[in-house]
Amino acid sequence: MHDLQATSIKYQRNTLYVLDQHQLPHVENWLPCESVDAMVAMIQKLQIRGAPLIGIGASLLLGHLAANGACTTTLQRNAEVLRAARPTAVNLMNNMDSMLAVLQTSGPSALPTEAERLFHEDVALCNSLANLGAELIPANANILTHCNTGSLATAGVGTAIGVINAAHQQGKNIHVYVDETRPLLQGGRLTAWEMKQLGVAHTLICDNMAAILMRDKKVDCILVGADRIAVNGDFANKVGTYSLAVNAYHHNVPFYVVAPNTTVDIECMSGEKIPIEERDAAEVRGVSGSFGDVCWSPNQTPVYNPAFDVTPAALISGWILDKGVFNQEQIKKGVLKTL
Ligand SMILES: CSC[C@@H](O)[C@@H](O)C(=O)COP(=O)(O)O
Repeated sequence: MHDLQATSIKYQRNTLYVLDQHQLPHVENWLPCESVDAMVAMIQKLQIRGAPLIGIGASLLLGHLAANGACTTTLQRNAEVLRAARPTAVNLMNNMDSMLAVLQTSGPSALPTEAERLFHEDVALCNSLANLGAELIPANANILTHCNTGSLATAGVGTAIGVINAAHQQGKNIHVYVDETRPLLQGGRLTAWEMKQLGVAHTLICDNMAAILMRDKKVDCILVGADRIAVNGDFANKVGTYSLAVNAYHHNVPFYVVAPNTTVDIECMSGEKIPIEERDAAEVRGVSGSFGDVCWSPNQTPVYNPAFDVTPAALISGWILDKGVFNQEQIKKGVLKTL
């Protein structure tokens, strides 16, 4: 397979490496990934994360295993195991289905090329949606975002952060409110790090501060990513997104979801059909990362920890995809089925 380099995944001299996002931003540690078990563990621990990137990571690993002699039966089994590593982000399933289809028609030798194609496709899709989305961002805008949707979550410039970066590059003098994104702090750790790298003016807030910023007219629009978009426009994203959408609707703040077409699930008719991952109680009882493990709750405190929530289409101002920006009318007419 050819060498590849993105912000948080790379392929060099026949080895796949993942930038350990669990340790960011204080430690930048590249982990080699040689096996399906290792990739599944990294996906589940969120060392590699973000809907597009987990699909790309799983595809590159399959391509690598095929390039190193794995047979069709093993690769089929591997793809099924990787496909089930996390349940909500449909990019993982879509990418594994592409790899399996190529395996079926052309055999193992075609998988490295397909994995590379998916990597380059994600870069191109991010560029396209970033440019389309930036047209919607007014000069001097205050943008609020949730979770992390940048180059750490994709092979390219990102989705919501891709739009933010494009608007910044166009000299629009934007400022970003970064939701810290409890419980795993993808905003406080990863988006804050990316904003700094990109040179975008930003302010970190706790998630529960977003409503007062909207009330005080300090937010011009909200941009978030997605892990799965249903055909009717409902979408799943990092838990807390729904709460932002309700607040945005109440305060009349434009609320956009930004994603590549690989995040659309054409088999899924509406949001209630999207499977939502529930995660370990320890993530809510405390926090862990490069700074160590902290538990501030009593040890056995009962916890509810859904990793994602579903935002209904009715609360969304626009769907920014690589093929265009769509409104409520177009979504109701079923445009997502035709992408
Ligand atoms: C371009 S990334 C879009 C989504 O995957 C992102 O917003 C998100 O919810 C990521 O969740 P995570 O649990 O960190 O993988």
